Amino acid sequence: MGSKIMDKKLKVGILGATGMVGQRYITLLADHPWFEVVLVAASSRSAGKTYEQAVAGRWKMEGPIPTAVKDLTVLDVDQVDRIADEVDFVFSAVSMSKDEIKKIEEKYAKAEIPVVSNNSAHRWTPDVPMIVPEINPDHSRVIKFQRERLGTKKGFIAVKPNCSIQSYAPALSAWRKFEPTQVIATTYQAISGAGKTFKEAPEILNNVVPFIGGEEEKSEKEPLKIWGRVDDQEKAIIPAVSPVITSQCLRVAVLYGHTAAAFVNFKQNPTKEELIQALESYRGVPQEMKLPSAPKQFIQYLTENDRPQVRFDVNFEKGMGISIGRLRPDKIFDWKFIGLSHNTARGAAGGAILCAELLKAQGYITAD
Ligand SMILES: N[C@@H](CC=O)C(=O)O
Repeated sequence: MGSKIMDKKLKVGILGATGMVGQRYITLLADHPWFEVVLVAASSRSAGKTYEQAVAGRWKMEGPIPTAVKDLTVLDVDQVDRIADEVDFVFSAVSMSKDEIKKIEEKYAKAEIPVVSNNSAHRWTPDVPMIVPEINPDHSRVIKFQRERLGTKKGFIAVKPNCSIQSYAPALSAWRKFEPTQVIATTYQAISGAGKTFKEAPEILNNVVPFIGGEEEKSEKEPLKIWGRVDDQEKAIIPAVSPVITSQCLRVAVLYGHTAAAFVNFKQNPTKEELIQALESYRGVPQEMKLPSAPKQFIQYLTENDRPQVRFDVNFEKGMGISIGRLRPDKIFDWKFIGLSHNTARGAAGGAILCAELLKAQGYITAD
């Protein structure tokens, strides 16, 4: 990918720009070499204000609001045609009911605007790819069937998976050749996953909440779609059937970082050295193509007994890398391990940006 074709940046809009994931998009895209945020949209409550006014008192990112975005006037996400005239594609982080999200994302796609979504609404639409660029970059092939169904030339919807799976699914992907058959994954999820800071969720201090609505189902099912295959007859992605995953998801007093404690059985029981080697050597298209947001090292293995820890490891590779540790044999399962990922970087906006970079490099997102 020569730098020449990247000279003209693609114009991007952020739908749901005022929420926590929207703010993360704005921050991560501030100096992006390929994409320029030219438009922000949110609910009718924020429409008409400048972005700075719309997030006043609720800007949750570490640094200030990027200058280029501050004075943009927030549009109503319902202004599909107007927005479609001004952008090449959109990131969607809208907060509405699932039915409303499905409809609005489809409206954008039908207005010939590619939509890269953080929402779960379309994750189980059979011809919508759910992409982790290192794991299943080829699933973008299903877009041609989706475009046929929608009657579009350029518009489509692609999604990224839920943040909860990012702490264990990458490791299981690296181990697919050893045929994992059964997995238990318990996740300890940061409050930013619920769009909150400690100030907004004081009830989490000195507490663990043993329920996150819909999370366990997503944690058990979504990896199977990612490990599935595009079927040309069905014009859809057919999910894999194994391993069977069972999960419990807990909310803990952490701001950023989802930790997973996982147990795995394999058909072919590998050695510890083979497992670690598979993790450390796991690379994908983003690394080969040097996509702008790709971590150099997708998965790191930490040997210290007390790692990975949120405090030390959550920002590994700017939050785009996965940290694994404490891999050891188990009495009931073959192996157990701990995984950690950054839930708003790799798990949300960062993962979606990497997905858009992949789709751009593959020719699915273009300027015209
Ligand atoms: N649904 C997730 C979002 C990811 O950060 C959660 O609630 O943690």
